[in-house]
Amino acid sequence: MLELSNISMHFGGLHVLHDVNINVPQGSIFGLIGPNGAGKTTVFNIITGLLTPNGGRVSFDGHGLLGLKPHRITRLGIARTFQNIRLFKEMTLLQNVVVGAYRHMQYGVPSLLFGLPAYRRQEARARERAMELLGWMKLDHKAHDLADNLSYGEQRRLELARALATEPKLLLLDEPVAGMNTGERAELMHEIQAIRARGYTILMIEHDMHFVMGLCDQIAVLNFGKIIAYGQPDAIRNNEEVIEAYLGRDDEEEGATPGVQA
Ligand SMILES: Nc1ncnc2c1ncn2[C@@H]1O[C@H](COP(=O)(O)OP(=O)(O)OP(=O)(O)O)[C@@H](O)[C@H]1O
Repeated sequence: MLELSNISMHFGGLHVLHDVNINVPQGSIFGLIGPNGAGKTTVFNIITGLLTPNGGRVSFDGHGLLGLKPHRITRLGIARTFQNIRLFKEMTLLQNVVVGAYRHMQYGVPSLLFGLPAYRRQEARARERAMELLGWMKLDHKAHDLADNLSYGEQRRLELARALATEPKLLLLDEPVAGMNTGERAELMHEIQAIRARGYTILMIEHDMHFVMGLCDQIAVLNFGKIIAYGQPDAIRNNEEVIEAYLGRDDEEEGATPGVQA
């Protein structure tokens, strides 16, 4: 469904991605992991059109993405959440999600200004869909609360509902459990499995190994801009190069733990 081929990227003299190849199959949950500064966010920024790589190709559902503006890429069916939560805190949960649905509403300025039936019908549909998505995220009972009043875990779930409102096929999640407590993490794992079961494809960046290993079908490990391992969680967990990248080169030290903890 999403294919990155030979992506390379540099910022001035800093070469941050070298020949990166990733293939995310439809219906899968794919994890992109690696130490801080490895280049993971840069990969997301390339997929979503915020950055243009210096070499390589990105294709999604048969469309080449390079050179397309971010809103065109959203329209093709790719949605994203961010490492730092970006919600409209002074708006209700429902309003936050309806904002995500606007790209599907096709009405002209006159209908907007004069409140014509076509506009009212589309808005009613968007609100209905938003309520459904809040239900998926177990937030429908708070639809009319302000986003500012939510707990951290709930804010992350609201972001997901808002991303889903753009009706994507592929969801990019940037550190979805960052800052969550154990209970919130377990709950989110469950929600993400439910989202996949509804037919969505998911690509996530995440540092929490328990979460990644428990959820992903396949994982790619980036280190200094290169893919050093690629495969199923078990193979990644026991990969020497991955263990070294995460634990440093002092694995002969007393007390060093073999394997990536999950
Ligand atoms: N716009 C930019 N200009 C210059 N350097 C950049 C830019 N964006 C990222 N970098 C550099 O590229 C490298 C990769 O950054 P990136 O944010 O992709 O890493 P990451 O794997 O997402 O890290 P983290 O886990 O800390 O978010 C880093 O060295 C970073 O400083």
